[in-house]
Amino acid sequence: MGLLQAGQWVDKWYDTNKSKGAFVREDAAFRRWIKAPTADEPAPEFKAESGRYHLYVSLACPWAHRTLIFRELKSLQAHIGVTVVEPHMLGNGWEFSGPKQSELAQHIEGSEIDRLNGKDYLYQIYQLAKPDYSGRVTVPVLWDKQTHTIVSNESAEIIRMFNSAFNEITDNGLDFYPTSLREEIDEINHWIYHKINNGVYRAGFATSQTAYEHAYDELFEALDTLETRLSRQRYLVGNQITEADWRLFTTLIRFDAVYVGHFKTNRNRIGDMPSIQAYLKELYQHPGVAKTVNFEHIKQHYYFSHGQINPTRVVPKGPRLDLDSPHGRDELGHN
Ligand SMILES: N[C@@H](CCC(=O)N[C@@H](CS)C(=O)NCC(=O)O)C(=O)O
Repeated sequence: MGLLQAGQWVDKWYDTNKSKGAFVREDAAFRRWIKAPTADEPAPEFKAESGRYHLYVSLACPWAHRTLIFRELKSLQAHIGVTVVEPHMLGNGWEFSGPKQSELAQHIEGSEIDRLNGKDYLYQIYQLAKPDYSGRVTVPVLWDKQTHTIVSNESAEIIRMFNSAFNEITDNGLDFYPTSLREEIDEINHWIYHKINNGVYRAGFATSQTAYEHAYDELFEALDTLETRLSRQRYLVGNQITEADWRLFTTLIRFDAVYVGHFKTNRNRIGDMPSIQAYLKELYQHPGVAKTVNFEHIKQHYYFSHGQINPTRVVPKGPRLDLDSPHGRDELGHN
């Protein structure tokens, strides 16, 4: 684990000293947008085109997972390529498969070599895009093959691009961020991001008891609120699946397998919260979604990579999860 400082790789863990043991996530650095050409802007810098863009992802990472789900839901598989990094993130950060893997790192099935740029480590992709880049080297990365740069490394914005920019190309007009619901979606996203998506990390990466307990309390208070809400309504916003549901899903699906143990978010499992569990199963069973979930990558990444939290790097065999049985949410209605 490390970061780039003025283009040089430095192997360093998160610094929580300045924040009294609390984990503070850095903002993503590449924030450009792919757009469909319009009458007003017929030639956008990053124009939506088939085959031009490529995703670098980890199957372990909840943020990268969002982009893979949107690639499926929006029929982008034939238009946007994907390279999957190895789940073990060690001294060189995220790395591709191949002979240059770091000491200790094992090849886990489903990871790939970098056929597109021929690199060994993800930080080298950042160096290609910006030779003097300073900051963390994170997944997902949306790469432009035409201008050889990173368009975006912010999952929240990549899924918005996928939601609408390629509609003409794919003929898939499904809208997970409809204009009429935007305000409500933004509001719930903001709350879920802080308390739940990033909340599990704030608990898991805390280096003081106070910071951990604060994150833990906020997380379970939020989950209790959601349990009540989802006992009455099928989805987070309105009566249809929106972006907000998919953003929550990628945290919930990792919860019982990893966060309960590794991040110590162990008041209870999601499996003990009947409405959230049924909601999670429904989203998991949504066409195209289950194949984006890889528990081997998820468990290998967290338990093996974070030596500060799990120094033995022993990866648990369990748990057994029940995600395929009927979800029973149909009586809550559909749009
Ligand atoms: N804001 C980013 C966050 C991405 C992120 O933090 N990804 C993690 C993996 S789950 C990562 O690559 N961490 C490496 C690091 O922080 O050095 C997004 O949502 O795209």
